Amino acid sequence: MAEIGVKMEVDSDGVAIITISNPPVNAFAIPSKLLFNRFSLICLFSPFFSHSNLNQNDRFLISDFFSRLNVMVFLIVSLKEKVGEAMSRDDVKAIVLTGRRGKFSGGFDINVFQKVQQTGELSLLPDVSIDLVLNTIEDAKKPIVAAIEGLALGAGLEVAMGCHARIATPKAQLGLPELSLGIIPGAGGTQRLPRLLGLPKAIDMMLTSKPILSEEGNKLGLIDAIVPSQELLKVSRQWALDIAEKRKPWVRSLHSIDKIGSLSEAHEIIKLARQQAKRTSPNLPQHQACLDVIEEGIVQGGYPGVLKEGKLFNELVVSDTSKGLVHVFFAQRATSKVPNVTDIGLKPRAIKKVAVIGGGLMGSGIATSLIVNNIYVVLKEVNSEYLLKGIQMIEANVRGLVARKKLAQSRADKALSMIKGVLDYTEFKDVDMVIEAVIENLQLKQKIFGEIEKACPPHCILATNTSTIDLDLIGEKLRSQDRVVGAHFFSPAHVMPLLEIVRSEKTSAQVILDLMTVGKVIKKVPVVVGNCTGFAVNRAFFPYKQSADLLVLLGVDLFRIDRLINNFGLPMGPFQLADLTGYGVAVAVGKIYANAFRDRLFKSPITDLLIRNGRNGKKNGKGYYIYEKGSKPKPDPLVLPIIEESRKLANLMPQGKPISVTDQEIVEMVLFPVVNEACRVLEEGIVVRAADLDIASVLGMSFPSQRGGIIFWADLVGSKHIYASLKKWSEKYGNFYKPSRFLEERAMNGVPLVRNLKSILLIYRFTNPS
Ligand SMILES: C[C@H](O)CC(=O)SCCNC(=O)CCNC(=O)[C@H](O)C(C)(C)COP(=O)(O)OP(=O)(O)OC[C@H]1O[C@@H](n2cnc3c(N)ncnc32)[C@H](O)[C@@H]1OP(=O)(O)O
Repeated sequence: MAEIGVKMEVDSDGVAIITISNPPVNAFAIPSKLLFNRFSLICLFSPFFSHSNLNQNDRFLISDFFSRLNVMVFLIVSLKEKVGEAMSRDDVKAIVLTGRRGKFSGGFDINVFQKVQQTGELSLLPDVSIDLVLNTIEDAKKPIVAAIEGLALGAGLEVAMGCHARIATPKAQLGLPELSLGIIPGAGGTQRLPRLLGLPKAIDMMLTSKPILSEEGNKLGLIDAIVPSQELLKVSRQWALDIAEKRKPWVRSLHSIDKIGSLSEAHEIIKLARQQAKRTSPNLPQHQACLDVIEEGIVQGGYPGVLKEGKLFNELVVSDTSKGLVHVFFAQRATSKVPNVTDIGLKPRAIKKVAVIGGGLMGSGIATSLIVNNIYVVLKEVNSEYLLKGIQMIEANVRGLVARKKLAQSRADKALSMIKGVLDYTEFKDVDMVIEAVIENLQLKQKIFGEIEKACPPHCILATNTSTIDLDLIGEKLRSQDRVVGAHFFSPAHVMPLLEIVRSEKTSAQVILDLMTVGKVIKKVPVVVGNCTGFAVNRAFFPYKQSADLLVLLGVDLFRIDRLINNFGLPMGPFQLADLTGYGVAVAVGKIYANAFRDRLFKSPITDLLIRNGRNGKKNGKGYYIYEKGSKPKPDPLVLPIIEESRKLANLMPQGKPISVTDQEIVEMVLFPVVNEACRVLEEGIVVRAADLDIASVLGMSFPSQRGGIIFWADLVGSKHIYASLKKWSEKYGNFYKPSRFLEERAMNGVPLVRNLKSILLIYRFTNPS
């Protein structure tokens, strides 16, 4: 069978097996209408432009688009045609619908949403809900059974729920993750899932976007039977015949009501879910929309529910929230494609044993990540007291994972047996990688690297967890600089998902690939970045606290700043974050930034004054906030006199009076300097693509994913506005705000920050031939 398409085979028992194939996840794609949109035309004609005008990324995008074009032409139309053919053939009594290569379907093709968002053309969205799931499948005159292997997600599960029964293999994933893309299920899922599972579980699955396994689905009524993979088709075809011959019920789930309960119960469940969603997802419109649609279906009936679902789906798919989340979906996956590393035929080597140097907060977090993912760890400290503390921290981390149900007790026990504490380098003789995680001191790191180069085998990767120091300096005195790499974890390292892999010009591709592989094994998202002070994330965010300090010194209330940044979507504002990280760290890295970025540094007296007043943030319970066990941090009024003293020292308030700024200006004055520095990161090629910085900002700084990451958000705001604002502030408040050359150039040319100028010119030339 062709790799992409829908195939039908009819056997002598009268069952037609219809198989969807669209690797890698059998996503449902759309019909040929897409051929005629403007974007496609540009791509169609682009080969006529000289290829030398295109960079590697442009060429990849165009060839990728052409390869996807086939898929778009075939899949949904083809599926409808095959079901239609089966209905009209006299030799077909019943149908089994399945997916190829061990997967039912990963849902609707998310690329299509991106096209809709880029072009604004809602007409690109096919009518999967009524035309395919309702009319073609659920209302079919012959029974259709879904044979589910591997996964049925999004439209995959929705199509399966339109079928008259569902048979699955063990451990198949079943879910409606649409809310994580800023939309709601759009092919009847909001109506059929509550009718098959009951309201509480269905709401929980949709609002959390978390899949369940087929075993649970079977217990709850979503799945009719679980069978081994090799029996899936046999059992499914018999089930389909049994329905056709009335030995088993013919269930049209949109019409079922027995699991819904009374109207008043349903209202109560939905009311509670609304309140919870308001608390947990205040900035996400899709949560309330999903509950509205579910309620409509319960009050008015399944069909009106499906209609409302379609209407709200179309509104949400073009919302900024969905644009941001869809961007994050693809950007996250793109990070695993690194030119000249992942595309040159290298194979990752096995990393079985890792040495971690330093058992402090970072080292113990890194060690925890490794052992809970089956990698042996040797933890080295300078004396037994520190070593014991490190091991105890690791034990506490593991206990915490068990308490939060992230790790089974049996796996926790095994993990703890995989760590060995040491005080010298003897055990380093057979390690595959070392991760140094000592304090940010160049001389110390250089000394350690000199020692480990001698103690470790020649294949061993020499990684540092520095967050700021130039890699070339750390490895300066080594013979094998190709093995030196940055493995920058974010605190707490066993929780935060980002791993910045820092490469110097000398780091070998093999070493980068190996570390990327380790990153995936320990369930991090590895993002490969270039070498500079602060690398990608800390570098881009180095002005973040400075701009907040500057605003405070201009007279703005610090707690107002934190509140607004929190409302914007970050989990906490810059001052609460400073409390959490500790002021000592801020002072140490502040010096490093001061050396590297002298021209654009804002030196605030606030942190030094706080330290002089015996404050060190959450660590000693005295920061901008009061920390009491069991309650949320509360603003500490005692910090205000220190702020007043800082204001006097800085003497920045015009005529000694606080400046007057709107809420929006405050958010912009804190975040535009970050965008400005991020532009320099792009210009210097520290990241392979702008989207990598987006993912790094989302996973490393908890920048709100619904805003798509720092660059994606900046492009939504517009480079012109950001440039004009920074320019205005730089004239008033100094060089800290001075727009970077990259930002200025983009703003002047009206070009988004994300785009490569050459590809923009290409599209511009085609769409404006004159
Ligand atoms: C109308 C409907 O209600 C709307 C919808 O159906 S919206 C879609 C709902 N479905 C989803 O959200 C599922 C999204 N996919 C996933 O969660 C995961 O990809 C998965 C669990 C299916 C597989 O995970 P995993 O094996 O780790 O592979 P992963 O790297 O994520 O994906 C493999 C490739 O498939 C692509 N892919 C996965 N699901 C896709 C989808 N629904 N559409 C388009 N591409 C998809 C990924 O982009 C990736 O492409 P790449 O190799 O070019 O980077």
